[in-house]
Amino acid sequence: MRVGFIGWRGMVGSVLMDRMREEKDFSGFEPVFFTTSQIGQKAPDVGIEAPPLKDAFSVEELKKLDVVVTCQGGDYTKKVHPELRKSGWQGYWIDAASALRMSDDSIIILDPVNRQVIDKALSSGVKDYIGGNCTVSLMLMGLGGLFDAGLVEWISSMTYQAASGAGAKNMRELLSQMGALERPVRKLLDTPSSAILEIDSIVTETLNSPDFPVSEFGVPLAGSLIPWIDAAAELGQSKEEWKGYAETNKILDLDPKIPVDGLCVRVGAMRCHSQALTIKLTKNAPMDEIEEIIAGHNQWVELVPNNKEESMKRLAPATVSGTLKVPVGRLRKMRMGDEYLSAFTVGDQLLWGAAEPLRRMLSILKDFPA
Ligand SMILES: NC(=O)C1=CN([C@@H]2O[C@H](COP(=O)(O)OP(=O)(O)OC[C@H]3O[C@@H](n4cnc5c(N)ncnc54)[C@H](OP(=O)(O)O)[C@@H]3O)[C@@H](O)[C@H]2O)C=CC1
Ligand SMILES: N[C@@H](CC(=O)OP(=O)(O)O)C(=O)O
Repeated sequence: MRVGFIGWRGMVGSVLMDRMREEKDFSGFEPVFFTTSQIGQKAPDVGIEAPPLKDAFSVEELKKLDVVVTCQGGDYTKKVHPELRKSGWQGYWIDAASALRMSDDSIIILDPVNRQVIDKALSSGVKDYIGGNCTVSLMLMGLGGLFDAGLVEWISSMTYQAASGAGAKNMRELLSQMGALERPVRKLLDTPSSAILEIDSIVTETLNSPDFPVSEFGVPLAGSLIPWIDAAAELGQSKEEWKGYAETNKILDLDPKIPVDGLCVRVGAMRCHSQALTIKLTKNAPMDEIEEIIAGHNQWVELVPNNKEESMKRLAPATVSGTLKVPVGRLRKMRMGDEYLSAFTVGDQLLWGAAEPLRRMLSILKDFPA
């Protein structure tokens, strides 16, 4: 099996490469690395020989592959995928970008949640396997058990999304903004007797200064938040909010569809998305049963008891960052009634939200009879 990697040196691609090295995935196939800008340069060290970097726009080279794994982005997918398919290529296309997600010919991959949907698609000859939106994937990794048990009538998700979801440059800008806020008040912070309102007034002035670094986000994120992610969609939703309904229902292949809606907000976390969820249950299930169902869904979910100490420690982007853990906590019935459940979950959006489902899909393909 010849597997081509495109976008491997970008942020999502680097996380994918790291995970594949860590899991010793580079075996049982021949890797070929591509680039849109560094043709002929050395391939990355993955423990086995690979030829120099090939042109990611060359349909002739791509046609020689059995599998394409791309983290290059939607523009690349929109340009190359149709050309490659038009050339008669019958290989598997595994993609992190959203471009093909809602296509009738694709499956959204999140195998701990929808392995049956993936297996059925493989048997029926589907060739395009696309990673889901990070927010949706992380919500389903946390609450997949409730969906499987038929306990979700509708779900509303209020998100706290990390800078990484907007890209590498945005992560850098968040840190630059933090530095720009701290610098002018450093001396005052070092003086315990200084007045907090003076510090606050300098910070507010800095946030609104034309010199404040906002070229990526457009507005301050550090010391602030952004209640809109991505373009506008229908019903006054942002596209990120629209994906909640569209992708959840496609991933789980639900009929009838389950309403999913909410508000997506960018906050100053680095790479973990968090979500506060209100779940309308289909019945008044007891809490111990709910906890068992959530915890038993997959090996990465961690149930966090609903107390202050453990919630603060374990339901935090700072704790979860760089891990595959998906803690779920703040679980309780709400004042609205016994069928209303509250939950809070956190997950690394570069792992389960981007690279990990692709890595796992490639492993599934390695075991799938040719
Ligand atoms: N960021 C995210 O959270 C998520 C992103 N995605 C999808 O993945 C796509 C890629 O995202 P992301 O990884 O953040 O994009 P990056 O901007 O980090 O990387 C994209 C490409 O930019 C090129 N590049 C140019 N300069 C550099 C450099 N200095 N370092 C590394 N790469 C460089 C590389 O291509 P080349 O080698 O060809 O020059 C690379 O593959 C997105 O467009 C999106 O579709 C999906 C889920 C989540
Ligand atoms: N839109 C997500 C990141 C992302 O890349 O999403 P998608 O894969 O659906 O385009 C965020 O900003 O947090």
